Amino acid sequence: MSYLLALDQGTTSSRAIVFDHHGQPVARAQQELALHYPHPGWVETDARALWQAQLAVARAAMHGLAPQSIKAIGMTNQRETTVLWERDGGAPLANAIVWQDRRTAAICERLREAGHAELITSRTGLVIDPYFSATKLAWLLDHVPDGRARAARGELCFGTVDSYLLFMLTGGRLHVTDPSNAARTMLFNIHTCAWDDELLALFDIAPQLLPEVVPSSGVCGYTDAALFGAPIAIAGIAGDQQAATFGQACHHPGMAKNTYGTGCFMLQNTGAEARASQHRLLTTVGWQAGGQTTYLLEASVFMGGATVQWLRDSLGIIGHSGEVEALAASVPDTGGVLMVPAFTGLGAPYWDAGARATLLGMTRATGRGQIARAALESIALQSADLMHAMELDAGTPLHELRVDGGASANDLLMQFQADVLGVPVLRPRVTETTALGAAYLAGLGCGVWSGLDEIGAHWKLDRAFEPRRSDDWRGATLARWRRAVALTRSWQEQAAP
Ligand SMILES: Nc1ncnc2c1ncn2[C@@H]1O[C@H](COP(=O)(O)OP(=O)(O)O)[C@@H](O)[C@H]1O
Ligand SMILES: O=P(O)(O)OC[C@H](O)CO
Repeated sequence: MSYLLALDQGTTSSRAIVFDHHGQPVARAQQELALHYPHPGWVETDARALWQAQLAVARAAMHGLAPQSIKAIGMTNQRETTVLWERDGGAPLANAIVWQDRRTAAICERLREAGHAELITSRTGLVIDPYFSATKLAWLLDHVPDGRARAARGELCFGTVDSYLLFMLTGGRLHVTDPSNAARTMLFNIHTCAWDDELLALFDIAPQLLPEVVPSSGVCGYTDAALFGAPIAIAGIAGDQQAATFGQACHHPGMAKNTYGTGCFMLQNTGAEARASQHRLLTTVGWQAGGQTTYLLEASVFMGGATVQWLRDSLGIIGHSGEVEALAASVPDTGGVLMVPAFTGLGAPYWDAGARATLLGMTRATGRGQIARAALESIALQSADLMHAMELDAGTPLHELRVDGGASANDLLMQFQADVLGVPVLRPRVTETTALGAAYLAGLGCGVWSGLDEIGAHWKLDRAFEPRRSDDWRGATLARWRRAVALTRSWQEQAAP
């Protein structure tokens, strides 16, 4: 029997899952990761710790399996998070700047004022926002000693998390990324699938810093023999949201999924067309496989399951994330409380780095239960905004939504999601679809599966959540939500003395 090993480097944990050739998980290991918040709006992580955790979980998941039985590795990762490291030896020069980090909001504002929005969006499919890597990399190069000069001399490497982990996995022999990750840097032309010289010049990025872009599926290298006892082929790479779309078998135009991880990420397949959004969504590369590039429309928000972490870590009203469902179910409704979780600004379709979170409508009767319930509802309400923007762009309604990610385990949240969307929400049996997508890309890349039809047949339903509320209820609920969102807009600028 031969297996595929998926390495899934999420924002809050490193995971490794071994899949068999039916796409079933047979072994897994996971380690939580620490995030650092050195200043308001900053979010950092230690790239070296990511590597150590990823290596540890890979070894743990492979325990008892010979390295020769692992046909290939598929890598998937939190995207945009920016790592700068020494080409010689791989030591990171600073903490990685996490995708949620807002420190480059002023740089983004200057780019907008200078009239670069059209150039950036038409080449990259992105909107100007601190979310993406380019301004984070520019910030790092300006803050590490001699950054730009050392970059020009070829002494440094830039990459998203996939690049850094692949560099370390191959003992520094491979400095690569794939188009789905490159598409999130704001330096990559999604139409030509190449780094864009004009954008590199705009951000003053030396091309020597950049990884080589290789297909998402296909053998691109081998792990250092010392790590697992024998070299293992690396045959799949994709950003986690694109990998989840692939793992959810959304292989055909029109199919969509929503992942409830740290953030929420809704992606719809648009086939070979890089469709420009009219509603401030992102156009992104899904994957490059078999010589074909598949594009996706993406709607993302920064606070999904992270809202639940805030209840746990900052308010302390739950001990672990799974407890939120019972707490929210301990009250019949929110009692009029509404949360807008703009803790790190608002993502799609608002793109407002200055928005800040709020809890509205509290009374003396408000307690932990109502706040927990409002937090869960806010995750679904944000996703409703995403779906509506996506439907407007597509010109056709979505008839169902496939879901996955840590918070999709929450039945109360999934039922509210179906109620507020008015379409069935479908949860598959394997909700580790991110890792599964990476395994599929790797397996396709080394001949384990014949093609998309074979993979698509693996998808099995766990539970369908049917909408139970009326159109009137939905309309009123969404109108109230949008009124609350409007109150949070640009709060940071307004609040500044
Ligand atoms: N039962 C639950 N209800 C709501 N949120 C949950 C539940 N279980 C986990 N979460 C949230 O899901 C997130 C973890 O999901 P995961 O897919 O592992 O995220 P990531 O890949 O971003 O690290 C955390 O933010 C956690 O708070
Ligand atoms: O860590 P996740 O799974 O929430 O994903 C993070 C995204 O890739 C950020 O764009």
